[in-house]
Amino acid sequence: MDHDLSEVDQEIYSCLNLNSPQSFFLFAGAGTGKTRSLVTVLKTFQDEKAQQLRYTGQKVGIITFTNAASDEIKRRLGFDSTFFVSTIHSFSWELIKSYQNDIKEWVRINTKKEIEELEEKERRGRPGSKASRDRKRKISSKSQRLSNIDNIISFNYSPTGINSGYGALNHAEVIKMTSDFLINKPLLQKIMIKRFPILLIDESQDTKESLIDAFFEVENKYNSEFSLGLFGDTMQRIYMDGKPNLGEGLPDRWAKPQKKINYRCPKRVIKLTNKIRGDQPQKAPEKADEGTIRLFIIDSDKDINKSDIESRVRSKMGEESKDKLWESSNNVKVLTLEHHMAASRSGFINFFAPLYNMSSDSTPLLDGTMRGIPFLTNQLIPLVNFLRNEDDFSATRLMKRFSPLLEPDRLEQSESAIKQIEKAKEAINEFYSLWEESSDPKLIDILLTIYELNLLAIPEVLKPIVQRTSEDLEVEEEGKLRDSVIEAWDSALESSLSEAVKYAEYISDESNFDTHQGIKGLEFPRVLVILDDEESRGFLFNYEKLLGAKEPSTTDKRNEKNGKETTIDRTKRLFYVTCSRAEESLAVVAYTQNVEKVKNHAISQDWFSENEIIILDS
Ligand SMILES: Nc1ncnc2c1ncn2[C@@H]1O[C@H](COP(=O)(O)OP(=O)(O)OP(=O)(O)O)[C@@H](O)[C@H]1O
Repeated sequence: MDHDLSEVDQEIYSCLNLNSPQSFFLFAGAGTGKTRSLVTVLKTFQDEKAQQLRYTGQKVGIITFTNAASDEIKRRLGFDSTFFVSTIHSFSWELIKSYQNDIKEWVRINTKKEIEELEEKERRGRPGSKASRDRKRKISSKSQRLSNIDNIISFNYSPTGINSGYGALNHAEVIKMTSDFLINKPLLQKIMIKRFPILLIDESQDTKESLIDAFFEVENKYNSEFSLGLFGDTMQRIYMDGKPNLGEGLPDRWAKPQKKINYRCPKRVIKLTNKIRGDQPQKAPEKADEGTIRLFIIDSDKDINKSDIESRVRSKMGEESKDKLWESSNNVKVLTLEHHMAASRSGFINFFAPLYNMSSDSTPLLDGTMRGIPFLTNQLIPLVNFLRNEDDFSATRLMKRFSPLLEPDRLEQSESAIKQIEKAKEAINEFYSLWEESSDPKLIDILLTIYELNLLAIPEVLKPIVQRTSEDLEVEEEGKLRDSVIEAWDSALESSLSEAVKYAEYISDESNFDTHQGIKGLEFPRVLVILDDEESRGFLFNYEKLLGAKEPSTTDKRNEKNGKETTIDRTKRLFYVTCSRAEESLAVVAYTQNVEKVKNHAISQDWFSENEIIILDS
């Protein structure tokens, strides 16, 4: 099959020669078709060379940044098992999982080291402080893991975080272990290149530095048998653990194909993104549209209603771009800096914030695998929806699948199955009467009712809450026995069901909100980027500094002087990623304490012209 390879694709394809492989580095700006090249070249490989790999039981390894990106590539390659497409965590685990003894020793040494470091901090820290108490708890749980290590039969890892117990490895451990093993175990290096003679990494600017270094080391040693292909863009590095300046000092034997045309964005957006990045200017295809960009500036010191402002922005954008679709929120992708901001704008912050703050690893909450969440998203929310829509058939099917009242054993034991079914119906009616009292009941009231009626099985993590007696409540009021997970759920369950529904939409990508970091590789016709330092809690990014409203700090100045990365550099890259998602038109909304400075800066940087800037009053 002829896949009509472009010159660049041809250059990449010739690197994937199994008899004489060559490594390559394809780093180019947003929208230049890097991912498209990856898929096109792999499809050609599938037609022409995959058979050769199948004979030897080898595979092409393809590492993507997200599960969604993996799924998309798998789909486009027709789920062909010659291609092992996965995220870096799953790929790493695949490499090391059979080395159980080595894993055990690594965990033993690493846990000892972590305990020693914590103890050292404890010696230097202030006794009795919150940090010290947290440290002590960590030392105790790590010591427990250490003392149990010889009883662990097998270590396991789940990319969705649903494994638990002493043998469960977390994401960071798997990555760290893989880079250590790859550097120190020549046998693993050999096994990797035999299993995966070709390894391609998309978005490699954000792949953990230690792993990239390990892959480079393997490539250096085995370059006549192994092809390492890196796709990415240094300007789109948005996580702190990616390798800065990736690609500098690569050996001459690496191919370095170039891409300069941005096929995604309209001309005006390309002009803006070229100005933001300052290097490697991109061109638009001749027939590209002009497109519309606008900068809306809002004084954040005034008493403002942000959702009102943002709906005014959409309606103004509709006029300016002559595109009515801006007026309906479903047709606009709103990009906020943090999930926290998205939650507050989409109206599910009361449910989200306590669970988000509970742990430093937010992945399970964001992919819906956190304990307790699947119960809400797979059972409670669909059941209420079915009842609302009077869809008895689906409600009954869900009850049959999940309700203890309709368990087969119970139906057999009960004198009459019909009676038991009647009982379930009554329970459902009673449950649904909650909505007569309030149009949007609190989650805790819903759960208590479910528990009382035995309508659905309450998940373990929520049981301590619904099983509380009045005595337990008294103990808790005295402030004793707090547990961070229960405390977080206690607070989240005080919110209403509609908040949980909005959260469920957000994590299943049905919401029109996303974060600046979460949209790597994606594209949308109408993009609304929100720059708002007030609501962003991190110190890594600062839009006020990028937009000239705030002076760089002494640290920023020192870093700049020493050639180190500054907050402004990081924020600029994030700004570049967000703006370059727009396929038709782009609205940037800046909340600032200094409207005039932001306006002047945007003009002096040649990002926006005066007539593209709109100052919105409160
Ligand atoms: N040669 C081409 N002809 C027409 N359209 C193209 C071509 N290359 C890419 N595109 C389109 O341009 C858009 C951007 O492509 P792609 O996502 O592959 O770019 P990318 O370089 O991976 O972008 P980013 O770095 O922003 O993630 C997609 O809609 C893609 O279909």
